[in-house]
Amino acid sequence: MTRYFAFVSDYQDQGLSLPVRHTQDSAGYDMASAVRIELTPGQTALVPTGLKAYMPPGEVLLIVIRSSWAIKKHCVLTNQVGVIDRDYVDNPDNEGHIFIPLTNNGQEPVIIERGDRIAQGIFVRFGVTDDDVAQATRTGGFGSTTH
Ligand SMILES: O=c1ccn([C@H]2C[C@H](O)[C@@H](COP(=O)(O)OP(=O)(O)OP(=O)(O)O)O2)c(=O)[nH]1
Ligand SMILES: [Mg+2]
Repeated sequence: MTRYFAFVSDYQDQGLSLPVRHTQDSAGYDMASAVRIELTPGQTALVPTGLKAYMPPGEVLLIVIRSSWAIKKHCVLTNQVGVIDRDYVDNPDNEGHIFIPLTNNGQEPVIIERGDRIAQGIFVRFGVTDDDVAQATRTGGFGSTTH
């Protein structure tokens, strides 16, 4: 298999479910919070999913909010769209653990229950320039590339 989700070691055997699409033509794999979190108005949290993702060369996993969470709960992805690089998986820093930065833009506290599907992941192909020479390997996420 070349494109699949798995759990990072700290979240295996915890009764969490791997992301699935909910209809035969849905683009997104719904991704759930692995823990219970309360967000006060204006608060941001890095929501752990317990997940990592494998994908073929030339693909990226884009993370976007589920529109129901944006509309009903006034929550947004702090980074608008999450970019999960293929080389993030099994990196030495955190095994490629996917986090969802979530901000409560509403006026009321929001409770995210363990298992709440707050976002969705979409595998897409991307291009690189003809003169691209990137060769470095990834060591982590969230600012890990220093040059
Ligand atoms: O919503 C997100 C966004 C990113 N990541 C992880 C996966 C991604 O491969 C890595 C780096 O993301 P990005 O390139 O957006 O962050 P950066 O600030 O450029 O960090 P780096 O220098 O590590 O690339 O962080 C997440 O887990 N969730
Ligand atoms: Mg980056």
